[in-house]
Amino acid sequence: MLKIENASVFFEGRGRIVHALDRLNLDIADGDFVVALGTSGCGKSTLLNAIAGFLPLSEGRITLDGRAIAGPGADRGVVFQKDTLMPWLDVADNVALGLRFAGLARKARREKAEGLLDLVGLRDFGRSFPHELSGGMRQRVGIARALATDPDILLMDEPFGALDSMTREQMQQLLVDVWHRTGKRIFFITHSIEEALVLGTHIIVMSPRPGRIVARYRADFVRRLAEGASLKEIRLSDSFGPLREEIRDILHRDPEPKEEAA
Ligand SMILES: Nc1ncnc2c1ncn2[C@@H]1O[C@H](COP(=O)(O)OP(=O)(O)OP(=O)(O)O)[C@@H](O)[C@H]1O
Repeated sequence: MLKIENASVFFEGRGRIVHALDRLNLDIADGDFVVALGTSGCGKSTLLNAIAGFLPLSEGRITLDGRAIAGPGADRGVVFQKDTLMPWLDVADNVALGLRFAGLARKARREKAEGLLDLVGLRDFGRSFPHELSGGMRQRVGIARALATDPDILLMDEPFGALDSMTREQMQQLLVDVWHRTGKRIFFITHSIEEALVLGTHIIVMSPRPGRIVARYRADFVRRLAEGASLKEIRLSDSFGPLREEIRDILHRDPEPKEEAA
């Protein structure tokens, strides 16, 4: 279980304090796919960065299967919106980067990378270089790389935000397959209500100043997708529209925050 208990983060600067997270509680169990939704500035990335160990909490604690999180670790794989691939390494070496740091021999690294590239639909691209790939393909490499160290959870900060809508749908389907086949826990950030609904087993809606969870939902659309339903069938199913509108109403109740002047 990933347990977030009373997590608060305050940022101080230029004479003011931003309450980015306020006593937030969240459990992410094995197999959960938790999607965080919320307007800009509500603390989604702060929460993800705290789980990743990139940022310390001001108060509270986060534990992963009983271990306190005190910094980054190979037990958490991270994927960002902007790919962070090394341009001078080929795709397989990019995927295997974490394994190199873990001391695995080159042959074993390449083998593991090939298996992961197969999982994300890039079987024949191990020897290509990042600049030869499309944006969607680079995000696939990022997902394979995040999985390479066999992490206990995948943390994804708007990974499909920069992709065109067709590629985005393909990536959603791919991620559902990866989730279904690996059984990994996932924490995923998005601005898109539809994306949250099709992907999440759990959806949390956050609001800013201070950053809090204002609504929590469970959804089973992702399981139906994993079992072969199409995105179109999901979107047209009876319960999808009303839930989407309910969440939209909550988000509109909390309009985009204005940056306060210093
Ligand atoms: N390093 C920092 N120093 C000062 N303030 C920060 C810092 N990082 C984030 N903040 C502030 O904390 C609040 C939450 O930011 P965060 O990036 O977590 O929001 P978000 O929900 O991820 O937004 P977006 O959807 O735009 O990425 C914002 O008001 C932001 O300005």
